[in-house]
Amino acid sequence: MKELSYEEIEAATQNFDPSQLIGKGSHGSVYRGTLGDGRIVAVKKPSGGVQSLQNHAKLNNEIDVLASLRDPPISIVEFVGFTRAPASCRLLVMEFLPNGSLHALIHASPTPPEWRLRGAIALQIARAVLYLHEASPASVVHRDVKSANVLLDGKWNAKLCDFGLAARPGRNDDERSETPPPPAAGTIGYMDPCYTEPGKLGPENDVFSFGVVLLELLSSRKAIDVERDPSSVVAWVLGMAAANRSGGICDERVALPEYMRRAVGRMLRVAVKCVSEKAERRPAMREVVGELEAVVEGLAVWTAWGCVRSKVSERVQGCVRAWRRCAEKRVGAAATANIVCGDHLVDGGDHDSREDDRERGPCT
Ligand SMILES: Nc1ncnc2c1ncn2[C@@H]1O[C@H](COP(=O)(O)OP(=O)(O)OP(=O)(O)O)[C@@H](O)[C@H]1O
Repeated sequence: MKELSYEEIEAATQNFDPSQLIGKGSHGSVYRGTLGDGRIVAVKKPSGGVQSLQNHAKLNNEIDVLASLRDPPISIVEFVGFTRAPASCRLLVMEFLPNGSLHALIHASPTPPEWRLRGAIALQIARAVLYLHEASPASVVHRDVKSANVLLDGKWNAKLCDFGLAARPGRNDDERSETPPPPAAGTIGYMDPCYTEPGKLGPENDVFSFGVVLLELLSSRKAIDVERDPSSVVAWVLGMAAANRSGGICDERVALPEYMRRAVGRMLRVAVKCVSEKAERRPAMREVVGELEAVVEGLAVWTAWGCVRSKVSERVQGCVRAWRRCAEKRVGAAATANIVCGDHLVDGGDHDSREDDRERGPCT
């Protein structure tokens, strides 16, 4: 575990200047900083106040869990290290993710994300959760998978963050361990309804929460929206599916071309399985990843095919236009030549010369 000097972090964050504050969560504040080597980082500091002990414990847990992960995938926020503040509390130093949260992208962005990006993000989060569930020496349950805890890097890659509630069920169930399982915790709207007591902690809790994130990605509805009836996205989607109205679930602000419907439908089926009320009906994350890989592949194949199709159609249209012009020229009307010439003058600035070449090609 890499320990950084507190002086370096103070310098990086300009002594935790308010101008460097990225945001405040319920347990702490996150500051932007620039390390001596030029790397831009995010530094999480626990809040004081009456819940100070609890906030410190949550951040310590986050540091310990992140530090324990061996070769994590890129879809888990990169752990840079930690530092020890004078009052002996530890601060987390991690990679800085400049493009905000998935929650903001889905619910607050003026341009809603297109389907291929939604599919890619879903797969990246699924891989992060799968990695945690299969982590060695003991599986990790994140316990707070939600769109606000998925942040986006400069290339819009999704990264799972906020490991403050993460726990290892195996370790705590071990009879030799004196540590009791932690009390059930999570976020309303995302929390598995079966996770009602400490002993019910397991990977299936994350599968449920991940299913809610998938439903948000598909519908752009919030997990809980008190201005709607029903307020829960899970209840709404299950109601729509039962009424045979699945077509109305997907975000209508973004065009869903015919050729993408199959892949998006597959994503919806995975989401519905993940939010099954009975935990034993939910798929394991390995199965979810397999399904989403097929979804992403399907979207990419179709996109590539769409590209080929539009290139062919562009080419055909260009040939038809050129053929028409050639025919007009052959008729020998000098006026026609002038109009063609005139077209070039009018459109001169933005005219695509490749298109000119294409259009002239067959004539020469
Ligand atoms: N690595 C990071 N890079 C950039 N911004 C980050 C990073 N980590 C957290 N943030 C942002 O800092 C703010 C506070 O994050 P934090 O994880 O403390 O709380 P939260 O997830 O908003 O809330 P809570 O802890 O209550 O769930 C949020 O706006 C979050 O998006």
